[in-house]
Amino acid sequence: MENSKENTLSLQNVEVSYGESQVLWGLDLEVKKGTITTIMGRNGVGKSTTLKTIMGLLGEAKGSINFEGEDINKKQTYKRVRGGIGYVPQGREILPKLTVYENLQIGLEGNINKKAEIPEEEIYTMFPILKEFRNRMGGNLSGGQQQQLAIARALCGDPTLLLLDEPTEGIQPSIIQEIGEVLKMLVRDKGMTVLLVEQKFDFAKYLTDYFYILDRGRVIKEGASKEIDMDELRSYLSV
Ligand SMILES: Nc1ncnc2c1ncn2[C@@H]1O[C@H](COP(=O)(O)OP(=O)(O)OP(=O)(O)O)[C@@H](O)[C@H]1O
Repeated sequence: MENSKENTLSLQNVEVSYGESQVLWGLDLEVKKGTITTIMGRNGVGKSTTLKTIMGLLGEAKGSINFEGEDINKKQTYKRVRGGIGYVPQGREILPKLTVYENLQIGLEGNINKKAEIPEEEIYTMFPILKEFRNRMGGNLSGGQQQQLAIARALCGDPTLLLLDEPTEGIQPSIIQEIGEVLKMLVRDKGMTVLLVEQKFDFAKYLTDYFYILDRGRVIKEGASKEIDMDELRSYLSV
């Protein structure tokens, strides 16, 4: 497979194990610039492992990981972040004893343009609640507010590619919708590329340009939103 220029991210034949237990089995995945690509699949098929592998959190993987024309497989996580990959982990990982503002400052550490200031106005336009709670402890925010903070924190790094691991998990519908609008805006107005791991089918369908369905560490189905059979896709997800 050739790496085409329109692909921001390309994984080829990626294999990952936790100790003796192999989780990704020759995974191929491509993410086109300026699109939202979504990985779906049942619990435990390797979705989070895929995102962690892209971030380098599990060390070097077998196979190749190419980002914006460069092999990043051997790079440390912070270099991948500084290179333009933002990551919103499952469970959000907000620092509870730091304020909203201080949590955002952590995101600034990874800024690819070495920006010294949080783009507060931009962030608060996207997530007005964070302005109101600017000096509140992260731990005192609701799950949905923490999720917005986690996305905002990743955006402080000015990423060109944003990875999100189940951003709707355990969050109320009104905030899910706000998050969806922000992701759409980031792609439409800022040319960002998004790789999403998602379990909520309707949310995914609303946002996604291209789907990958994983099963036991392999892609079992893929296709553009416009072309893929949604009933078939749904059938892969139901238990
Ligand atoms: N740190 C770890 N050590 C050992 N095994 C792990 C570890 N993390 C995940 N696994 C196992 O690897 C497999 C894939 O896990 P992963 O979290 O990538 O799946 P997932 O598709 O994201 O699932 P979920 O939807 O439940 O988050 C599972 O069998 C899981 O138990």
